[in-house]
Formats: sequence, C-alpha cells, structure tokens
Amino acid sequence: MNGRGIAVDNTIEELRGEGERVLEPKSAAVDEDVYNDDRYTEEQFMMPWTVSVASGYSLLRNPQHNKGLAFNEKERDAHYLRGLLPPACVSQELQEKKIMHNLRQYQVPLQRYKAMMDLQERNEKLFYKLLIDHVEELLPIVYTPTVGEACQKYGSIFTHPQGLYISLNEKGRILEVLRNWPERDIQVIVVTDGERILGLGDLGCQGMGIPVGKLALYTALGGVRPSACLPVTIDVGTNNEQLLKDEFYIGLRRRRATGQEYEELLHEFMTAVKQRYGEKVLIQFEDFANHNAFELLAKYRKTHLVFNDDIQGTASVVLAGLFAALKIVGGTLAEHSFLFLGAGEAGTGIAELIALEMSKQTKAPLEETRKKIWMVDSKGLIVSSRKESLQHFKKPWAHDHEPVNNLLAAIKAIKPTVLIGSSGVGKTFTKEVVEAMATFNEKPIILALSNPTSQSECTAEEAYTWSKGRAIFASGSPFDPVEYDGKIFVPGQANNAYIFPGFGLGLVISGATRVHDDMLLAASEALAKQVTQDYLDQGLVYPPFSNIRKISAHIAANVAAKAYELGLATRLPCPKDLVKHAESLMYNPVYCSYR
Ligand SMILES: NC(=O)C1=CN([C@@H]2O[C@H](COP(=O)(O)OP(=O)(O)OC[C@H]3O[C@@H](n4cnc5c(N)ncnc54)[C@H](OP(=O)(O)O)[C@@H]3O)[C@@H](O)[C@H]2O)C=CC1
Ligand SMILES: CC(=O)C(=O)O
Ligand SMILES: [Mg+2]
Repeated sequence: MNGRGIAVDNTIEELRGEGERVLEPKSAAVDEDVYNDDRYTEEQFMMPWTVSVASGYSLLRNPQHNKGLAFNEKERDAHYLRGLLPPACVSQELQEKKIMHNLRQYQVPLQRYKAMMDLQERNEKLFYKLLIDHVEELLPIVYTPTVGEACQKYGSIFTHPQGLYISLNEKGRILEVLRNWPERDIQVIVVTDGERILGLGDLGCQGMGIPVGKLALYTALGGVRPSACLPVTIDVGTNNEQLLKDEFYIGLRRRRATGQEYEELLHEFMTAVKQRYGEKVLIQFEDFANHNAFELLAKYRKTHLVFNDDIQGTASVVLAGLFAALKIVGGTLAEHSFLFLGAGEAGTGIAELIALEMSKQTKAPLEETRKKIWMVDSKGLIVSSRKESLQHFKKPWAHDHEPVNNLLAAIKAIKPTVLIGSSGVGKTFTKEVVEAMATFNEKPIILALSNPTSQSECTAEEAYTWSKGRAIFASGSPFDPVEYDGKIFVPGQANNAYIFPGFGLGLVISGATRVHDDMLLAASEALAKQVTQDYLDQGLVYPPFSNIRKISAHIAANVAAKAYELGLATRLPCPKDLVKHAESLMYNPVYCSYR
C-alpha cells in the first residue's frame, strides 16, 4: 500500500502511542513537506507510514480491492476516487479484452509473464478472471514453460517481492517472519528451497517463481482463495556458480547449507507454520532436490498435512493418464510393463503409485507388482547388482537382470509397453528410441514428463512422426496439435497441475489432517473419469484444461470423500453432495460492489 494515504486509522493510533508524529490530512498542502521527507537523510531514522483503510488512492493500489476503470460513478464518489481515474467506466469483460489484446502484442513469452505478474500485483480479481477464462492460453505463461525462464532471470526482472522469503539469516525468528505476512488464515503453503527447479537445476532463491505460479493455479484452477495461499522460498544458499556471480542475484551469496544446519532451519519452519496456522494448513513441498525431498516427506507426513507435488502429485496425474490410455490400448495395469528414464522423485513416485494400484487390483504383494516396472538412471538400467550403491528410493526397483548401460538397449531388453521420461534431460527419446517402442507395440504409450519444453524428452511432433502416428503421447509442458499423414493429433499435458489444485481443495474442504496414498488414487480415478470417449478417440488421455474447475471440483470431492472414509476429515458432518459443496466453496473472481 502506498505511504501517501489520506485516512488516519489504527496503525497511526498505535504510532501515536509511541510518541511518533501523526498525519493530519487536512494540512497536506502541496507546497508543504508534511511527511518531512525533505528533512530526512539516509542516516536518520523515520517511520514508513501506511494506512489500513482502503479508500481513494490507496484503494487503487490495493490489489485485492482495486477494480481500476471498473469502479462505477457511485463508488468513485463514495470512496474518494474522483479525479484519481479518467472518466471512462468499463466492465470487467472489457478490461479482460484489453489485457488479452495487449498480452498478445508481446512476442516474447517473458514479457507476457511480467505483464501477468504486474497485473496480479495491481488487480488480483482481474488477474484470476483472465487466468480462468483463458486458461489454455495463459497457463504456459504463468506456469511451465515460461515460469522456468522467469526463475532463471528472476533477479534481473525482479521489481516487487511476491511471497515470503525465509533465509538462514532468519534462523531462530521464523515465527516472527510468518507474522510479517499480512494474512492470518492460510490454508495452503507451497514451499521450495529452489534446488531442483523444473528440469533447470539449482536456481536458489530465484525458485520463488514456482511457489508463486503453483499457488496462482491453486486459486485459478482449484478455487482456493488467494488470501489463503502463501508462497514460500527457503533460502539456504545456492551451488549455482553462475548465480553466485550474478550481480542481480536476489538470494544469499553462499553455498547451500546441508546436514544439521539445513534440517534445523526446515524444522523450525515446519514447527512455526503449525504454530501460526494450525494443524490443517497444507504444506506442499515443491522442487526440492531428491536427497532432501524424500526425507522431508517421510519425516513430516506423520505430524503435518504435507504433500510432495513432484513425488505424489505427478504420480497421481500419470496414473490417471494410464487409466485413460488403457481404455485405448486395452489390458489391465498388470498386463503392461513400464520403463522409466529417470529414477528420481517423479519417476519413483509414479512407479510406486502404479505398483500400489496394481497390487490393489490383483491382490498381489507390492514386491511382486514392482517387478513390472523398470528404471534407467544416469548409470543405466537399475539392476540387482547395483543395489548396494543405490539411493534408498531406487532400491525397490533393482530387479534381476544383466547390466544395461543405455536407454535404447534397455528398451530392447525389457520391451515395455509404456515409456516414461522423468530425467529432466531433453531430447533423450531419440528417433531410435521411439521407433523401438513402435516395433513391438501397436500403440506405444510415451510420456515425456520433463519440464520445461527445452528439457522435454521429445516433442509431440517427433513422437507422432517417429511412431508413424501410433503413439499415445503426453508431455509435461504443452505442445500444439500435430498434423501427421493428414490426421490431427492432439497431445495431452501430463502435468501435476491437473491434480494438486483439486487435491488441495479436497483436503481443505474436508479439514483433512494428513495425506494418505489412497487419496492420491482417489484423485487419479476422478481425473481419469473426466476423459470422455470423444477425447480418447482423439488419442487424448487428459481432458482439456478449459474444463479444469469442474475437474478440480470432482477431484476435490473424491479426495474429501476418501478423507472422510479414512477418518482423516475434521469438518463434520460430511456434506451430502461433495462435488456441489466443492463448487460452492470455490473462489470466484468477479468484482464486488462497494457501498
Ligand atoms: N510433468 C510433471 O508434472 C512433472 C515433471 N517433472 C519433471 O521431471 C524431471 C525430473 O524431476 P525429478 O524426478 O524431481 O528429478 P530428480 O533429480 O529427482 O531425478 C532425475 C533422475 O533422472 C536421472 N537422470 C539424469 N540425467 C540422466 C540421463 N542423462 N540419463 C538417464 N537418467 C538421467 C537421474 O539419475 P541419477 O540418479 O543417476 O543422477 C535421476 O534418477 C524434471 O524435468 C521435472 O521438471 C517433475 C515433476 C512433475
Ligand atoms: C511440474 C512440476 O512440478 C515440475 O516440473 O517440477
Ligand atoms: Mg515441481
């Protein structure tokens, strides 16, 4: 809020008590230095004045309440806006039309990103209205792939802070830092430490673009109120040499803290969050490196409402895509075999959920169903002879087999029906790889999950062309439809953005206190049900994002139902119609009328 307010309010009353000067608006003549700005120098201390009643000039600069030219005549009179706006009064629809027109003039995606972030800071309702009404066009801007570039350049494009930065400097004072955030009723926190931002590696403090983007989707796609969302970046340093040398870098200039120093900061954060916001705040871990991600999830899932989007959200979205894909290619999960390129958070998280679902369907033990799933990491196929040296999360996937040192050889040896890319390395599904998949599968299922687009294992065009139009393809970042052999192929977007907004909404509306794996399965089923025969006929295994709010309501309802069934819900009794209930609670960014 701007410091040149016209109202005297509680804040000022408090300051009055502290013996500070009081603003008297009536005396604010233009030639008078009422704020004493001229008098103060950098060496002297002064109070940063603010007002808390949003009216007049400060109302126009309050993103939650600002409507810009959409303030009507009555509101302009009642709220001291006369003269602060040009005479035209316009509708929200016209504002949307204008912004879309302006956005489309920008050729560079990053310019669109900046324009969207500026809008979010200026007029929140218009930002969300735009995002909801133009979701397919704007998702690639506020989310992958453009958000990746924004994080890489965050320091140079930084104009105003978004979210909460908690660095090692704040150790011992994290609760105090949380109290600095203006909102008290937080329902969802997305937190990163910036170490594995998409497939772009360690971006340190500049990873903030990800929690900000994910939470924008929580609101636009899942209907969680923006004021209930808190983006957090934990800055423990960065090992990215380029950023450490970059004069515009916004984070701590030190190498990453590890071990006890890291754990203590994270523990203080987790404790402070519960203390400040209670038991039912959802903490979504996002884009942590795998050496921390699995441990954080295992440690805090017993004491907090936590969800790792990369491990669990991705698993749920891929399983949903597989449910739909099986309707096209036939067979049950257990009748298929799976090969992953990349055995990290995404890869092993997906594999574990597939194995769990297979085990539920066939009643076979998990150790058996896991044997249908194979993984290749940077050292080749994960096999028993490597077990000793493997990270703990890879061990369940070390099956008996000769060593195989590359993907193509592994495909030829395993003959999978499903190939999933989750290595973060682009262009790894080569022509030979896709052709090999198409040799022994009539309809190979190929998912190139790595983000952003530059890291995608292959493009949609490559998948369709090299498989001669036979691949069932989806990718983490979006690709345009492809024409091959006179037919249009529409690739799906296998991205956890389908899951986490509805999943989180389900937890919030049921008042869930813990996340259970069965809730992930419930989310997958709900999403897969939204893939109609029409979409399947086009080879689409995910519904279009244009229906996402309806989809999210169904996911939320299924997740909430599971929470009630498992006795993990606290908002009792369970509403009769959970879909309607979810829909009724979704944030709707239409302008309010001001008295
Ligand atoms: N579409 C979606 O919704 C999501 C997509 N992703 C994307 O998935 C990617 C991976 O994320 P995540 O699993 O968290 O990352 P991790 O770092 O946890 O895992 C990466 C894995 O890839 C392996 N790998 C790296 N390079 C190669 C290579 N050249 N050949 C074979 N394997 C390799 C690594 O092997 P090693 O262990 O040997 O180093 C590791 O097993 C990212 O691009 C991310 O954006 C992630 C979450 C959701
Ligand atoms: C989509 C996502 O969460 C990732 O790429 O990390
Ligand atoms: Mg992620």
